Amino acid sequence: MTVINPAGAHSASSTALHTSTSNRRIKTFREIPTPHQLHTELPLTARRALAVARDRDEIADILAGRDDRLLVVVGPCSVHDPVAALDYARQLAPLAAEHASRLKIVMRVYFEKPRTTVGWKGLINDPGMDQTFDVERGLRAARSLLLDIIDLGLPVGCEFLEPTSPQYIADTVAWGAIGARTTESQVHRQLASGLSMPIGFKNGTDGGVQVAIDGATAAAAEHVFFGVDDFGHGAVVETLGNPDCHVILRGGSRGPNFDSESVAAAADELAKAGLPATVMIDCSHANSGKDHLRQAEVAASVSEQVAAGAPVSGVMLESFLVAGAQSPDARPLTYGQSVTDKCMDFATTRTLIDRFARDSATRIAGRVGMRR
Ligand SMILES: O=C[C@H](O)[C@H](O)COP(=O)(O)O
Ligand SMILES: C=C(OP(=O)(O)O)C(=O)O
Repeated sequence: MTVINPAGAHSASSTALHTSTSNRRIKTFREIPTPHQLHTELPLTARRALAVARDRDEIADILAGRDDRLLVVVGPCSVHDPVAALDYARQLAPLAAEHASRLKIVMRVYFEKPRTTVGWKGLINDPGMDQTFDVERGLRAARSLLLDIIDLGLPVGCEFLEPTSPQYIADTVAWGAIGARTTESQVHRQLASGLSMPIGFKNGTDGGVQVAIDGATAAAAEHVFFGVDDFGHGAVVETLGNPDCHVILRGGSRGPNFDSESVAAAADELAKAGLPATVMIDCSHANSGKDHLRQAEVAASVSEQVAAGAPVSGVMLESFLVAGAQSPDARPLTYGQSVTDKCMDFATTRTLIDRFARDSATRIAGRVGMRR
């Protein structure tokens, strides 16, 4: 691995003499492969690209109301063990196929974790969860896993947190999120304006929904900003704008916002902003107080709203093989259990997905009846 010290000279170690006024607080720059190199090593292939393109179109149709199915983004809070994540995907894939006429199931495959203060920032940043920060290994592990999951027939959904990391993986992603801590960030809105898939903006951590509506509005516009191209060169990026952005209600410090009044209020505001008047509801995070048992109750209540015809185009569930969460420092780690927020186990998830499928079928039948 090449380490470049902040004074600009290549060195085998990170001990650098600070001889200038710049980079005084940078320990090292470590070179990593370019996006193009990683794409060449782990290609998407034409067959997978067709699947990603089809999935993105279907998701965009659901969000715009052209497809009556319910979008379900479900999976672990974070991926720390690609083997367990693939194991999870193998269990989810048959459910996705079984319910395909009523639900569009996307696996949540989150590699980048925004932290309230500090903490493990995800598989790409520190794949060993041991503060060795082998980002090159993390990027490779992330891309390999995404390709393996696509090969099971499942679309993947990621949060985009770093402005340059999407260049490495975004070609594989069918749906993306901008998180509550970054939804107001111009950098992330610009990023979303150039991403090729539908993007959900979470409401802010204080529960404010307008920042997410503003995020979706800003991302729909064209932007010009600083970035990095596929060959790792600094570049000015000019985007077309992303018309497939939407809002995710995740609750906030003032309480949950999955109830029908909050949903109706958000839909009204979206309509005023000229956006499709539907929301995705994140049943976890501040909607459940990060309690996986409460999350199942929230999901059941949201499913009832779906049956009643509420303007809910999608739901998000945090789910893994084993219920609850463990510390990322735990050794040995429990296989298939979250190292970030608490998740529901797979049996509970299956029950809820079956329920969402029933309630989505009820809503579809109602809409078909109304169109007659
Ligand atoms: O989804 C995960 C967490 O809610 C988010 O990354 C913030 O986590 P933290 O408050 O534990 O840092
Ligand atoms: C960090 C997440 O959510 P939020 O941005 O809503 O806190 C997440 O979905 O993993």
